[in-house]
Amino acid sequence: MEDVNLDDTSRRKNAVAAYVLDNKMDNSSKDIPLYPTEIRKCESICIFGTGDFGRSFGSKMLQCGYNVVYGSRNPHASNLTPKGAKVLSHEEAIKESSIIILAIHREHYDFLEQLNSQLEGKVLVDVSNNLKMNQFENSNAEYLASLVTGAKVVKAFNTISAWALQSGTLDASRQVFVCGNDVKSKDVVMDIARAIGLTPLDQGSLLSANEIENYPLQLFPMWRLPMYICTGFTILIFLYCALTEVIYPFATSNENTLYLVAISIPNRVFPIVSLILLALVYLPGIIAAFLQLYRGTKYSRFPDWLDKWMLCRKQLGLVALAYAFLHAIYTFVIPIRYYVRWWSDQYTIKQVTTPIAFSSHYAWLSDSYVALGMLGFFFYILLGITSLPSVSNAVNWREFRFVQSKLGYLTLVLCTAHTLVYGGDRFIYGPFYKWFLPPAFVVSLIIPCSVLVLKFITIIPCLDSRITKIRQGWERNAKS
Ligand SMILES: Cc1cc2nc3c(=O)[nH]c(=O)nc-3n(C[C@H](O)[C@H](O)[C@H](O)COP(=O)(O)OP(=O)(O)OC[C@H]3O[C@@H](n4cnc5c(N)ncnc54)[C@H](O)[C@@H]3O)c2cc1C
Ligand SMILES: NC(=O)C1=CN([C@@H]2O[C@H](COP(=O)(O)OP(=O)(O)OC[C@H]3O[C@@H](n4cnc5c(N)ncnc54)[C@H](OP(=O)(O)O)[C@@H]3O)[C@@H](O)[C@H]2O)C=CC1
Ligand code: HEM
Ligand SMILES: [Fe+3]
Repeated sequence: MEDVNLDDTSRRKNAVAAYVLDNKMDNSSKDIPLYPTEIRKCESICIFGTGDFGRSFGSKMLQCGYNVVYGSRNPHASNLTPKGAKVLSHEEAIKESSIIILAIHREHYDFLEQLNSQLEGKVLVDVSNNLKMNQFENSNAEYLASLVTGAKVVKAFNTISAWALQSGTLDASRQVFVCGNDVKSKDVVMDIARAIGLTPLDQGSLLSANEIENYPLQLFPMWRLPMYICTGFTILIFLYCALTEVIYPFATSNENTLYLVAISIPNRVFPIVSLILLALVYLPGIIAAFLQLYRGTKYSRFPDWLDKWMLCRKQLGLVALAYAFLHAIYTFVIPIRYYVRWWSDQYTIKQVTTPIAFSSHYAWLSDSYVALGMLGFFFYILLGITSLPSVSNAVNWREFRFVQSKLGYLTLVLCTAHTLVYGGDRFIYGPFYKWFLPPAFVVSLIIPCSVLVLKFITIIPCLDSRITKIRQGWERNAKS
């Protein structure tokens, strides 16, 4: 009976029953294995190819209690195979197991055609990768299935490196993407993945093999867009600050302030870009809300650009946090800088000759903007901590959303307030406007303030209730 739709426990019961039948045991005997791993221990796994991957995978399987038999072109030559594993010719090795792991490169698959009849009904696991994306017209797994038509081809383990298997450093690549046209064969392979401590993710039919084979060839796919945005803003803001802080004094009063490029200007660029990126993390959620309001439903797809933006908010947020860290470090070194000490000495001397009365207004301004910065930074770090997989896996989605969305907006409010108060009366103080250009911090406030205003509009009760209804599935033109 196909146990395709059974849950794990019943599948396990079936596996035990099958074991009892196969081994002609009576039901009462005590050594019926309680758990299919016992059954699996009697299973042999056949591995074609005694190369890097074949050997690492084989030794891992042996550690997990499987019998391992290799199929090799030169069974007597391969002395590097793990102890306890048998090495036979391909023909003999096939007889020993119903599961064959193909640790061979695609360009060597052709010999399998002669083994077609022996491979009939066997589970053939394709672990291969290519050197570049979409290297061949069809995926290696589909090519294999066309060569060995009788076997049940499953794609798996290609994202696991031989080194990680050998050294046990599986952290980075614990996920195993599995696909195949035969559900039971996929289940068997996913069980093997679990047995060696990996996390199998069912990706459906063999049609997904191409995507799975491309996966290990991508380089930080989710980080690319955030890095481009961050680099773009960094260059823009740097040039803006260089124009107003270095070129302007040089052009107007022949003053050389190039030294500002070392710390002063970076300590404008980092916080400003961080603030803008933080705002860009929350902007797509608002655009989504207005789109859902306008469409009167949540069931139509977002435009691709918005979907992409939504999906890379985590990376955008983490880059913004990194810049905020740099700003904090650059800020803490301000007092030890010669340029700052020189100015404060001048200020002290001036105090002697023309004392300036203490101003509680400025005391208020300077302490409050620094305090707001530190509070903003505190919540920023909290957001970063909750995005660590070990932490985000430990909270439920409501807790996660509370931190990421609610506290996320609080972070944005605090950091924007920090910049507004830092600006203080600089907003209206003429000398800060060089060539009529506003100071950089004014530029930095455009996106965050717009996001906060838009967010404020969406939480107005009449709109908020409408958005909530839509997100709970209400539709303006519900299909009757
Ligand atoms: C330091 C830092 C770390 C971060 N780490 C993470 C992280 O680990 N994971 C993460 O996801 N974000 C992370 N973010 C980004 C951000 O905090 C979250 O995405 C946050 O949930 C955004 O909240 P929001 O209210 O803008 O939108 P959301 O609460 O995500 O969405 C608002 C509404 O839009 C709709 N919506 C959202 N996404 C979709 C979608 N794809 N399709 C259809 N409707 C949708 C929903 O109806 C939702 O109610 C991080 C940000 C920072 C600064
Ligand atoms: N190395 C890794 O980290 C990873 C590798 N992979 C995939 O695993 C597969 C094997 O990779 P890897 O072990 O590194 O490669 P190797 O070149 O180290 O080993 C491949 C093995 O294939 C066998 N072989 C070579 N040529 C032929 C042939 N003409 N006919 C039959 N068998 C042949 C050989 O075994 P023998 O001499 O015993 O016959 C050889 O040892 C590849 O598809 C690769 O993409 C996937 C993920 C990670
Ligand atoms: C530890 C926390 C923080 C402290 C102590 C702090 C302190 C300061 C100080 C002293 C300045 C003035 C710098 C100067 O005049 O050279 C400043 C400016 C600024 N800070 Fe922060 N800050 C902190 C966190 C943040 C965070 C988290 C953000 C937002 C992402 C931020 C955004 C800004 C911005 C945009 C400016 C104006 C930059 C400029 O135009 O010169 N700060 N901060
Ligand atoms: Fe080879």
